[in-house]
Amino acid sequence: MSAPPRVLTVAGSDSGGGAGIQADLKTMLALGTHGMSVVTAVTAQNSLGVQGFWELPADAVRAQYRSVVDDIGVQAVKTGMLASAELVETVAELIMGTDAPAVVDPVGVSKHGDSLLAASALDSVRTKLLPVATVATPNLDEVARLTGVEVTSEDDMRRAAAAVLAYGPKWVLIKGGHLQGDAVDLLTDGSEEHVLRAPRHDNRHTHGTGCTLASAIAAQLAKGQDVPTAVAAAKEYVTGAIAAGFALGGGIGPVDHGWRFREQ
Ligand SMILES: Nc1ncnc2c1ncn2[C@@H]1O[C@H](COP(=O)(O)OP(=O)(O)O)[C@@H](O)[C@H]1O
Ligand SMILES: Cc1ncc(COP(=O)(O)OP(=O)(O)O)c(N)n1
Repeated sequence: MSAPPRVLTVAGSDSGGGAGIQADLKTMLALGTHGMSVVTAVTAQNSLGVQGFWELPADAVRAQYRSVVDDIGVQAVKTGMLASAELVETVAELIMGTDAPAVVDPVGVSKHGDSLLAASALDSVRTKLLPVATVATPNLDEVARLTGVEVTSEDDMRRAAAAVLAYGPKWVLIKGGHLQGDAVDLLTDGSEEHVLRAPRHDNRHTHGTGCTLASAIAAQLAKGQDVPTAVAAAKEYVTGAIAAGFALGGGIGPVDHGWRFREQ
């Protein structure tokens, strides 16, 4: 039997299983790909927030990446929590030497407001990581921190997209999950524009939305889809996962990465 497409996530571990590496691997499996991981940090995390995190040394990140890429090979890479300027720069350098599309989710703060990226790393994200991205997927808080553009409308999203593209990613997907009304995201490469619109699900169990969307895009790219097709398929997947999100613990539960299996 032939191997499924191979996708690598470079991200932090979420002990609660809703976001980070755990969300990424579940998403990659659900979309028919073989997920692999480079752990950048370990968080103690649950439905109530992030109780602590421990960053791995840059050498450990580099060694994991080389182990996977040099033997198994990858058809797409996704990045998530990178914690520090040193890890951001290490990962950017590794991606630059890899012949595969890269989805960069510039994770800054968790849904509960816990910081997952040092403020001192923002400049490295702008000047080292965004330039090697095939698709960057900032949410509205991340866009504001990276570019200073505050988004409250679809038109603001266009201005924010232009500001992110100026750092060099091929495509940017501005995620409008934090706005009111329909869940509207804007995808552009500076010449084409795609507005992705889905009904907003009134479900508080949305832990892991951003990780899930970025991993789904990477999985679809690994299958050989072009960026607009991959993003549209990923949006459909995350929308279903949000609709099926379930309560766990005493706070915000996870989106359901396995919603398509449970439909049958
Ligand atoms: N309540 C919701 N209903 C439907 N889609 C949503 C909802 N919340 C977020 N989304 C979608 O989930 C994806 C992730 O967006 P967002 O939650 O903004 O990311 P992040 O987790 O990085 O903050 C986007 O496609 C966004 O439009
Ligand atoms: C380890 C880890 N990585 C990333 C996040 C943020 O994930 P996201 O998908 O943006 O989900 P929320 O935190 O917004 O629910 C995380 N929490 N942990």
